Amino acid sequence: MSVSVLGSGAFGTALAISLAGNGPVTLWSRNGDQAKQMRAARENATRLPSIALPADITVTADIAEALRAATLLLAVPMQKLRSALQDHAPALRGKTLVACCKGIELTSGLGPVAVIKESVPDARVALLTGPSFADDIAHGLPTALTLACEDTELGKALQTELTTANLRLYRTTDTIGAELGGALKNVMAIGCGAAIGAGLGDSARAALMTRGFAEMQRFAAMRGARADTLMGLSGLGDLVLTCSSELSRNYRFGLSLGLNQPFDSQMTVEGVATARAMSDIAAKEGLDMPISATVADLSHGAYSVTEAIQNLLNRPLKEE
Ligand SMILES: NC(=O)C1=CN([C@@H]2O[C@H](COP(=O)(O)OP(=O)(O)OC[C@H]3O[C@@H](n4cnc5c(N)ncnc54)[C@H](OP(=O)(O)O)[C@@H]3O)[C@@H](O)[C@H]2O)C=CC1
Ligand SMILES: O=C(CO)COP(=O)(O)O
Repeated sequence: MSVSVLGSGAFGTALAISLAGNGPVTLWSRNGDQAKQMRAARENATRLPSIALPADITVTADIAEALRAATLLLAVPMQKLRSALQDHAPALRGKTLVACCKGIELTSGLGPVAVIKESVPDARVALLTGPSFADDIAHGLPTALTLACEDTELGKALQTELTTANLRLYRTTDTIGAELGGALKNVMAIGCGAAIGAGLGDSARAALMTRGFAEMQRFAAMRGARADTLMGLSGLGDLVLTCSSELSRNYRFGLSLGLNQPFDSQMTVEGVATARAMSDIAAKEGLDMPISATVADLSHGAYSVTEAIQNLLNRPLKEE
C-alpha cells in the first residue's frame, strides 16, 4: 500500500518524515510555491524549519499525484477539513481517509470522522490522534498515538501500515471518544496557559486540568464515547502533554492571554473554535461545563483572566 499526506503543515510534514522510514510517501501542499520551495530546500521552512525531508518523501502540489495512494492522511486544521474534502470529493471516493486533526467543527458541532462521512460517504474512515508534537515526531523521538477506526480489520491494517520505528500506534474502535479526547484537551490547555501566564501557579493548573478532565468525560459520555477511551492516550495522555508544555500552541495562546500579550493570529490554535462549539453544545444539552464556557469567553475577549478566575471560584460549592 502507499500513503499520501494531504496538508503540509507542521503535523503533516512530521508524519511524512516518520512514515518515510517505512517507504515512499507523498506530501501534498495546496500551495504550488510552497511545494516548490520544499522540493528545492528539502525542508518545510515555514512550518517545520531545520528538519531535513528524507529522500523517500515526494513533495507535490498536484492532487492527482497524491491521490494515487490508497491511504490518505488528512493533516489540515479542523475548521478547514470540510472545505479541503469538498475541493476533491469525487476523487476521494473509495479511499481510506485518516483524519489527523483535533477539534469540533463550529458550524455543525461534528468531529472529523463525522465530517468525513458526510463529505465523502463511501470513504473508509479512521482517525490518528494522541499526545505528539510535530517537532518530536520529526526528530524521531518516541511517540505513542491512537488509531481509531470503527472497522476492526481496517483498523488493524492501518495500525500496521502507519506504525513506524518511533511512532507506536494503539488501536480502538471508539472513534467518538478518540476524537473528543484530542479536541477537548486543547480547550483545557488554553485555560491552563492563561492561569500560568497570569501567575496563578501550578496548583491552579492542576485544578483546571482535573476539573477540565471531568468536563471532557461528561461531554464525551453525552456523545456516546466509552469512558476508558478518555483515560487513554487521546484523552488523559494528550491533556497532560498539552497543558504542561510550551511547545503547545494552545497552551502558548493561553499564556499570551494571561500575560496580556499579543499572539500571532495566523497560528493554528484549534481550542478557540472548539471551546465555542463545545460550550454551545453543552448549553443546549444542559451539561455543566464551566471551564469550557469560561475558556470560550476568554478566548473571544469577553472576559479578562481575572474575571474568568473569579467566575470559576465563585460558583456554588458542590461534590467532587
Ligand atoms: N503540530 C502538531 O504538533 C500537531 C498537530 N495536530 C493537529 O494537526 C492539525 C493540523 O495542524 P498543523 O499541521 O500543526 O497546522 P499548521 O498550521 O502547521 O498547518 C496547517 C496546514 O493545513 C493546510 N490547509 C489549510 N486549509 C487547507 C485546505 N482547505 N486544503 C488543504 N490544505 C489546507 C495549510 O496550508 P496553507 O499553508 O496553504 O494555509 C497548512 O499546510 C490540527 O488539527 C492539529 O491539532 C495533531 C498533533 C500534533
Ligand atoms: O495536539 C498537539 C499535541 O498532542 C499539539 O498541540 P498544539 O496544537 O496546541 O500545538
